[in-house]
Amino acid sequence: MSVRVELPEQVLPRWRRAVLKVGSNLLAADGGGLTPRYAEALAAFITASHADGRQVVLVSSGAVAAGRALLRQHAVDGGGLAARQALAALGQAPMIALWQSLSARPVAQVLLTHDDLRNRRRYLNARATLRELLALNVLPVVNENDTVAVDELKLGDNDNLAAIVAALVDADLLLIASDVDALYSADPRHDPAATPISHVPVLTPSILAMAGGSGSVAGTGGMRTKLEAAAKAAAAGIPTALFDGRDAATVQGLQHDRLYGTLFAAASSRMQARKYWLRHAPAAAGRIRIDAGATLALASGRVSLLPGGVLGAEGEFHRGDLVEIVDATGRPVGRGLCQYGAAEVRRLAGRHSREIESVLGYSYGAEVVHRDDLATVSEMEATT
Ligand SMILES: Nc1ncnc2c1ncn2[C@@H]1O[C@H](COP(=O)(O)OP(=O)(O)O)[C@@H](O)[C@H]1O
Ligand SMILES: N[C@@H](CCC(=O)OP(=O)(O)O)C(=O)O
Repeated sequence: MSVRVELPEQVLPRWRRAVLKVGSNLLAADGGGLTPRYAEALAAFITASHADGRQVVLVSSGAVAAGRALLRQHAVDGGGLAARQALAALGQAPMIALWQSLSARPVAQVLLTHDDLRNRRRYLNARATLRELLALNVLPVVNENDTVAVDELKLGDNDNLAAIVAALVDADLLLIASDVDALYSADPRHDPAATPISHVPVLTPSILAMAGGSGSVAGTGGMRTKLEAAAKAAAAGIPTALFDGRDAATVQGLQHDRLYGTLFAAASSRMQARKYWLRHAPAAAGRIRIDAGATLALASGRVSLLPGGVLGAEGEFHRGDLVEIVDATGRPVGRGLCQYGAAEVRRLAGRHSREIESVLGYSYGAEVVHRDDLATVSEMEATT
């Protein structure tokens, strides 16, 4: 891009877990095959963050671009969905190999479709897998599963996928590395007078109207999908930082929490966003009755509901459903997303977490309701 204006230095919000989205243009520069040219500095940032005790989930594009470059000598109809899917299948492995060549830690490939993220059970399974990968100190590299996604199941762009993954893994920052250094007042390719915007406190309709489409063959969504992603993240309580992934000094600055780019503020804290959702989400599908000890423990707002404190379950709810939690007398204690279905909860009532596997023959984890998915009555009263 010819326009380059000095951006003010900003401080990144405090973060411990981030999702970093890297677009095709950074990995397949100039419309060619994959190149480590810009990926190297981004991988170094991930490594340094990890050394600082932080976790990064990478959402990487580049499969289609890599596939297209591999078949350059053959005629490929790159426009149709099936051709795009074939190119993605071809390029997925080289894209992962590129990141593996730049990372001392093992790299894990995670392919997701829109359907996986809409389906309650698969959403929870994807979340459990990503949490486990992070606990294993592996670098998860997420991409859309283009091969199986038909049009209506496609997210279509990795900007939105990255925002959903950020909420999925409970990240506290979304980082979007692109080939443009900021959001501009208009598409800088078409409007030389466009000016950069370094801070967006609220994504208003006039800000959304600034976005144009992608500037290249490799890129998909342009600024529009980046703003959609920032809006999704903001609603989940996660701020977004957009920056130029080609600029070594900018990428290096991130290691020291310095941002040269655009910072989109979160609409509320992650905790508030989650509690707000739990309070206002559609009525629970059932109730879990808990004993006095668990009622007292849950009131602290810091613990999960374990099977040992469960007295019983009413209604027919499934794994992932929102349930009411009530005390022995039926008084509301809170609401939360249940890791087990009603029949499973009834079988686990009063048992120790370590018995889950022997009782059910499998386990979705030690918690019946994880503390991240739980809002107590007093927390819900504190949200508007
Ligand atoms: N208002 C805007 N501000 C900045 N860039 C914009 C704007 N509108 C459109 N763009 C274009 O969006 C492009 C980045 O999106 P895209 O090509 O999809 O890249 P990526 O591969 O990083 O997702 C920029 O190169 C720029 O040409
Ligand atoms: N899943 C596709 C990427 C789609 C996409 O959003 O691309 P981009 O706009 O470059 O982030 C691929 O790996 O090629």
